[in-house]
Amino acid sequence: MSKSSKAPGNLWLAEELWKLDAIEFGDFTLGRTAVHSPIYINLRRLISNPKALNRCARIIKEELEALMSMRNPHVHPFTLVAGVPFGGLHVATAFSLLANVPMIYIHPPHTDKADVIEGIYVRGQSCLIIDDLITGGGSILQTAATLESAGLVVRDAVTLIDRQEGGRQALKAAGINLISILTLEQIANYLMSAGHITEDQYRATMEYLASRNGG
Ligand SMILES: O=P(O)(O)OC[C@H]1O[C@H](OP(=O)(O)OP(=O)(O)O)[C@H](O)[C@@H]1O
Ligand SMILES: O=C(O)c1cc(=O)[nH]c(=O)[nH]1
Repeated sequence: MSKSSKAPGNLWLAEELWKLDAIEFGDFTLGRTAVHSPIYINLRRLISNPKALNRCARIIKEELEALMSMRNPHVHPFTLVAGVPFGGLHVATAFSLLANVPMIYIHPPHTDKADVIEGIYVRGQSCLIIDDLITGGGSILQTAATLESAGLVVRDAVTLIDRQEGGRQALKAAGINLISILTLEQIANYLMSAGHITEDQYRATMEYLASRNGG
């Protein structure tokens, strides 16, 4: 697919990440969950294209508005967003600016200010968590636990990508609904159909996903 061609709907994000060299193939052991993953996605590279980051914020806003306008709304009202450092901070900041919703964040674990919450909030406020990507869900669950112990209410979380490695189920078990813009499977299917990756890379990704049993 040429650099100027258009990918439909949210698959635009897959094409943009490809153009940003944010999708790598190899043998990656990542964070807390993914072991020997053939694919790695570095969403932090979105900061190099402000228009793309802004479009991500727009997609999230539209997705939330659509879910909220349903007869049985699939998203709870919120008056605060929390970005998960570091990858989720940029996405949450972009969304906060676009939607005019105040933001907070928690200093990451193992730092001088671990668990300190930056920004203004009051107990009882509802807070939407935003991260760039979910694998096993540990980062969002830890964020939710800290926010809840500060008196905030967390019902929903948004990620741009769900790697389908059990994160959605882990959040559900904790009473948190996950909204994701793209899954790893959708990305792999798009990259294959666009001719960006080889059949071997595609097959390795699909076999990895099947072995993770998370979907
Ligand atoms: O669902 P999980 O298993 O928790 O994995 C997903 C988390 O991993 C990545 O962050 P990372 O820990 O690499 O930190 P960073 O954003 O600061 O690079 C990503 O940004 C998520 O926060
Ligand atoms: O599991 C992770 O930590 C992880 C996976 C991935 O594809 N990209 C990333 O930034 N983190």
